[in-house]
Amino acid sequence: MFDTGLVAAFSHKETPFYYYDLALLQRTLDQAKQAATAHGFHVHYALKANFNDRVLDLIRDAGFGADCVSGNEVKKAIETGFSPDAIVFAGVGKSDKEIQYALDHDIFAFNVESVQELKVIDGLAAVRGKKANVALRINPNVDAQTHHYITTGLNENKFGISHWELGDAIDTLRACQHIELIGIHFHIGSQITDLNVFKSLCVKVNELNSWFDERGFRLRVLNVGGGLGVDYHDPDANSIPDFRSYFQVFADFIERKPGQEVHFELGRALVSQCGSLISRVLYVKHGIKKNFLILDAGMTELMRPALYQAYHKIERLGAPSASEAELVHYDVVGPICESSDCFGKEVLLPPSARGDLIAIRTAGAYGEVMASRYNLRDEIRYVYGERH
Ligand SMILES: Cc1ncc(COP(=O)(O)O)c(C=O)c1O
Ligand SMILES: N[C@@H](CCCC[NH3+])C(=O)O
Repeated sequence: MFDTGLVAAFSHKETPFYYYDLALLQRTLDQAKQAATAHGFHVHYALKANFNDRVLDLIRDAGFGADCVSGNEVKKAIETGFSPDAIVFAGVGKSDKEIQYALDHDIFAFNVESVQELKVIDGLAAVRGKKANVALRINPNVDAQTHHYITTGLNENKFGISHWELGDAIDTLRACQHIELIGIHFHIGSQITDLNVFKSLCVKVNELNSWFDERGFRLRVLNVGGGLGVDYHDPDANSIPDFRSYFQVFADFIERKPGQEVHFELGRALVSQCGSLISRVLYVKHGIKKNFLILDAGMTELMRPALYQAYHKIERLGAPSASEAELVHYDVVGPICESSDCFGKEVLLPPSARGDLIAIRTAGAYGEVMASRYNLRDEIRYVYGERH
């Protein structure tokens, strides 16, 4: 990914910064779009993964809709030029102000996460003389087999409506004049790498689709959320996820009734591999039985390792190729006053020195968007590799 020209260009830049390879992003979007369109599927991009302006411009131009989790994300999607009728709004705690904003801009649908929220949307729509489209986010109790913190579809999770509340939900839907049920929505977790998990989800979707049908609700939309994982260990070999196999699972296992649409909300799979965090070695420290590479980037720029003990591949850029015997183990850490500010322990790298450039790969999703100013850090910068 980083040819010598690019590394030479980086060497003049102030670090740390996010580097986005827009050509790779474009190829990823093209493949995803093609694979989804082959089955007539609709994809809403989950803005929470990355709402960098240039990234969003490409995603909008590629014809994706937007999946938002806050009023500000809805606003960002609208300001970026996503069509309101391709914007969905999920979130377990939507405030009245956020709902009002979305109603005023006639978004496609609210993915509603509780019976109480249905009533609030109905009331706010009534004041405006509008009818809001809603999809019920249902917690299907399917184990995503991913990190505990990014599992969202188990009974113990706060997300969605549980099956024992569905009777109450349909009574509420029947009583409310200003909401219209258009579909059901699911999102069971993120960084899912075993496609069998999605087969289990399809079984639940089919059961619930029939359940609603039997009660006189003909659903237009089956929204299965996002969650497709990426390869953090080998980002060059697998720079584009296998979208064809992913969508094929849903094509094979979802039992669509006539006229029904299948919607997706991909985030990570679309933007992870195009982004890297580029940093410099500030200091090399030799501790007891340990070497530390202290970088000028930390958990404030990329929080995933500190938060989830997530693995990200770490590379030294521009290093002459070293034999295995020459490689050195380093704990690669940041400058923040937290011991969890560590990008990787015992990472094997060529011998490194102050000023060397380090790339932390697969950082395009949930990287820049989760950056913080803790320790009053500078705002994060970025550099774009242009489309070819
Ligand atoms: C409701 C919803 N949809 C979509 C996504 C995007 O997930 P991912 O980035 O794993 O595709 C998320 C985040 O996990 C989410 O909460
Ligand atoms: N922020 C998480 C994903 C959360 C997805 C949002 N529901 C990550 O970095 O993996």
